[in-house]
Amino acid sequence: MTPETKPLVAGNWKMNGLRSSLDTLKTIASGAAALVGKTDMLICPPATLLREATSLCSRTALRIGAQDCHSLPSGAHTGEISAAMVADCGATFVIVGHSERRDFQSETDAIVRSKAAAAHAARLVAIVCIGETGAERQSGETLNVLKRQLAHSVPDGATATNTVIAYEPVWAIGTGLTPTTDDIREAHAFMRADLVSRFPGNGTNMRILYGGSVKASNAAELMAIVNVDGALVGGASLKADDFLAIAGIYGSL
Ligand SMILES: O=C[C@H](O)COP(=O)(O)O
Repeated sequence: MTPETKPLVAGNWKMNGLRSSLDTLKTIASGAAALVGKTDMLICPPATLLREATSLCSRTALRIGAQDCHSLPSGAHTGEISAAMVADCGATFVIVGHSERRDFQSETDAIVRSKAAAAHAARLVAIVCIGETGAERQSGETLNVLKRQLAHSVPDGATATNTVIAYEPVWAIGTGLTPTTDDIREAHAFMRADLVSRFPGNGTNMRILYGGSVKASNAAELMAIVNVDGALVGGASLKADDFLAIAGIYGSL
């Protein structure tokens, strides 16, 4: 089984976590040992914890990623971190284009695409987030939005090894709401067909995660959907027991 054909359960801690949270990370890393070969596990802590997190997890199966990177390798960009800096910390993944950054930092598809390309240049796996807003869903635009975001946010150099797609309906993030299983099936099938057509030889195995109010109580139902290759988990990744319960469900299917 190649890495890309195993599920990936990723936790995004967002702007949460002090050094005291490293205890949570240790617990998750211990639990990851039982899931080796069944599911890949990743935590993306805030940048302030990246280096300590990678040191702590270096001999474990838990992978560590960043939540964002700049598109340039270095320069006068106060407050930013480059993909090379993320890699230098020992991290192996980076999330780009999360809807909170598209919204609050006005990140466009073009910016997201350049960040993903920078991640690839630094030998990081880019988790490219896409997803429709509530208004776009209401107006029947979901698939058009996904098509546009895939076309313009995913660089031409994407492969099944260096890229993961995360479908996160914006209206489902942190709300407790999720699309119906039929809606998720339709969206993931649409994305799969798009990726297969654009990236022959890679699109079939490029992992497509679902994110938005994933918790232990809905993980089995979500993971059973064809073309759902894992989860991007926000709130439920902040508690080790909750995150391990979700990963355990993905690893058992
Ligand atoms: O990156 C994670 C997503 O934004 C999902 O967050 P959530 O699980 O708290 O809804």
